[in-house]
Amino acid sequence: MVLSLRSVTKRYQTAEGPLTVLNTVDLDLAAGQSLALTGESGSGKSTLLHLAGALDAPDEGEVTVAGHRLSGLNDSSRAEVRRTRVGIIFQQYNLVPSLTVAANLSFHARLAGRRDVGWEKVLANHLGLTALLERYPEQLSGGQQQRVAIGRTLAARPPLILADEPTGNLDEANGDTVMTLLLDLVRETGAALLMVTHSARLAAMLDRHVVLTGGRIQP
Ligand SMILES: Nc1ncnc2c1ncn2[C@@H]1O[C@H](COP(=O)(O)OP(=O)(O)OP(=O)(O)O)[C@@H](O)[C@H]1O
Repeated sequence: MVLSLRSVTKRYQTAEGPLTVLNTVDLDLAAGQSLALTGESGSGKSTLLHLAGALDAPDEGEVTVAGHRLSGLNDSSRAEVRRTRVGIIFQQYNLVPSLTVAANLSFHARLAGRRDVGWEKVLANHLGLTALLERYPEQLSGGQQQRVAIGRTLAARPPLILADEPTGNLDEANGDTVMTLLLDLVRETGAALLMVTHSARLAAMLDRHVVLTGGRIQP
């Protein structure tokens, strides 16, 4: 399994007292599989994604990413897992504004110590970015920026890709194009994809679909 959650419980302290957002959640995601996670606003989708991406830790239970049990790692080892094993695609693209498209594309692969210029060219070509490589993010449309963000994530070949509403800022046609490109590339690399979405239509494009409700996963 590329990602396993075992009896994961996550609580937040709020003014009204402790709030249990995830309640003994179990989840498995294998290499080459894509999984859509939906649920009402506030159901804990982003919380679960943050735990899977080693950005936060559960109160109870165990998260394992690419064979690494996160609770057994110190902060720097956990950061290492995050840098080399996980790619995260956000709704807001999060490109580095001072870097060209080409430099943005290689940014994460460089950090992960896994630069592959040939693969970056393949990605740029596949994502329709070849003519845009010397531009800066502010000179791109939203759809183009998200294609750069997808390329930047895949350039490092992470075994686990997490996506939080990756097409949430795009119109439907652009969003579908970006989603198709993402799914093609995920299949090509054999990565596992966990994607949060509000759209049942987009969720249906993935291999599996689960719903988070009342702190638990429903098939
Ligand atoms: N740092 C925090 N402190 C206290 N409560 C929090 C914190 N982060 C999130 N919450 C609460 O936990 C619950 C789950 O939040 P989360 O962002 O995971 O939901 P979500 O399903 O991603 O929502 P949305 O679809 O609106 O993005 C919400 O009730 C939220 O208010």
